[in-house]
Amino acid sequence: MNGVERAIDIDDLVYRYETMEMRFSLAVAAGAFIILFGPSGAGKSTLLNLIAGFEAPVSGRLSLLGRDVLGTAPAARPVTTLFQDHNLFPHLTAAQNVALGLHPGRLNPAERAQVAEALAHVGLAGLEARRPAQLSGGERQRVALARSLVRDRPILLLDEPFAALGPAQRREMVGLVDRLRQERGLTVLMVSHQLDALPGIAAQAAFVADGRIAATGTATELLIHPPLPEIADYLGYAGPAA
Ligand SMILES: Nc1ncnc2c1ncn2[C@@H]1O[C@H](COP(=O)(O)OP(=O)(O)OP(=O)(O)O)[C@@H](O)[C@H]1O
Repeated sequence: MNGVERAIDIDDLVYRYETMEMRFSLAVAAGAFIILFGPSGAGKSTLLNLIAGFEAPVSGRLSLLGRDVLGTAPAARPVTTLFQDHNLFPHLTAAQNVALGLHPGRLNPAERAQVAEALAHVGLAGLEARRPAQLSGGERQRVALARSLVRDRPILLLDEPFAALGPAQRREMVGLVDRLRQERGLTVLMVSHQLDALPGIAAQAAFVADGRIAATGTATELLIHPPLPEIADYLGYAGPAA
């Protein structure tokens, strides 16, 4: 993989909080869908926050699409983040919530078309005028996803966005994200505890433990034949891994 083909290149990125130290190295190819999994408190959200620029490392390198972004403000990074808590405004319609992904002002006709297209893309055509309370949990997450899409950033970070949904809806949403990845050429990094929701799409996975990327591989390799006892423990498999 050369520098241009890498969407995310993290080299010995050190983050400290009080006495705790995390140290990450990870390379993600452009267009990949990579799942981050691992025990609670291992540092998965911290890693996403470092990439997005919401947390600052003390040392190391972070390049996004071949460009060093460590001095770059979050809004100027080629990244958008979708959290479990979707933060929709309850008094605004689905379309108005999505529009906020563009800017808080009045939209011009081209921007209005962009909002409508994003809502249609996530399967919400016809529900543009609904407020969050008039939508299901899954539909609300679709609105939040549409808001991320209008930001039109090539790297999509997902922090357990579908954790509150049931297994079928979760699978549907992961499938939707994967379709959008293919259509728009996105690179997707998703933190998830619900590995049952992963269809065959998650080509890559990374196991995060104790502030480190402890293992990387295909999801199948890591989940079916865990290379570390810690992964087997996390998955709740009987007996230690070979
Ligand atoms: N800025 C901060 N403020 C408070 N705690 C922090 C901060 N940065 C990191 N931590 C601590 O770092 C540890 C890792 O947190 P993080 O949320 O990254 O883990 P996680 O793997 O995402 O966990 P979970 O699966 O439970 O969401 C936690 O113990 C957290 O309290």
